Amino acid sequence: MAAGMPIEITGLSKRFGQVTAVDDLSFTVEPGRVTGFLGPNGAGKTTTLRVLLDLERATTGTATFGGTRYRDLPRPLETVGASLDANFHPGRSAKQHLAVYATAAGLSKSRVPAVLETVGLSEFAGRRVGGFSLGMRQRLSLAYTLLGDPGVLVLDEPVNGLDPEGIRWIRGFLQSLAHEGRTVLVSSHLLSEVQQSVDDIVIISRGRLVKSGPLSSLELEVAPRTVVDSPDRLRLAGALDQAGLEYTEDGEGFVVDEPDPGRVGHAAFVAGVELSALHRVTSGLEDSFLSLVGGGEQA
Ligand SMILES: Nc1ncnc2c1ncn2[C@@H]1O[C@H](COP(=O)(O)OP(=O)(O)OP(=O)(O)O)[C@@H](O)[C@H]1O
Repeated sequence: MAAGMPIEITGLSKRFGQVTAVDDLSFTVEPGRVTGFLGPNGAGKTTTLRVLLDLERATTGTATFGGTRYRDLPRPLETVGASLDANFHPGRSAKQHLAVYATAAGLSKSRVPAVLETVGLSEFAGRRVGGFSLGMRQRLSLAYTLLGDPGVLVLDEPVNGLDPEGIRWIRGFLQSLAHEGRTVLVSSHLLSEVQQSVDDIVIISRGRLVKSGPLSSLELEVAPRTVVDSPDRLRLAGALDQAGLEYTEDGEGFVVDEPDPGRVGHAAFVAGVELSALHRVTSGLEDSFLSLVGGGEQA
């Protein structure tokens, strides 16, 4: 296996005519970890990956593997495995696809059985791909990326369309690749799809970096709030107003922009209002993600 090396994106911009698909983007992806490359549809993920893999020219900036551009890598297919643009011929078997690709790419065909085994397709090796489910096609795409035994994997939406068993499988698969010291970059437009699989996140929106770091850092993005309720909501609202606390009303009661339930309870106590609920709420990862990217698609 080739050594894992960092992916370094520095001041990268890509314009298509009037459209700025990627806008002064910088981030680093470390070896030995699985990194989720996240953003809504149209955020610029695929364009970034295409520039990284030399399928598009950057307008400005650089995208490298340990300081070397893809086109300057001495043995690119044994350094980087990428799952962009996999096309399958329905009449060919999984084994034939991999053998044809290995020959065309100058890689040894001897790894074909091993990569089929790794992605769990050994028993379907001789079957025509035309009859494959989406999940099996995803596994075959992953098999391609492993043929050169690369230290870096760049996977575009590998979880898209997988069933829960496929998602469980890919989680273990990605983690085992990272534990071997490989650099694993996985794009997705849904945090929920990859949040069990990734160690780090890079979030982009409208071509710009919104956040990068450990997945756990996302939890701190949206400040905790307090939920409070009373049999007499009208008086509770008055008590909150009196204390100068901001709130919104929902099915559970009032959601107060105050992390300390003690302060909210005190406001109710001072006004003599009985409470039926009082607790702190932290938002989930998905809420943090949506609040960072603005919640919508940008295509
Ligand atoms: N070849 C192209 N010519 C013109 N505009 C393009 C081209 N490729 C991408 N774009 C535009 O660049 C923006 C970013 O697209 P990109 O495909 O990189 O986003 P994405 O985050 O990968 O989204 P998706 O998950 O939907 O593929 C979009 O507005 C898209 O329409």
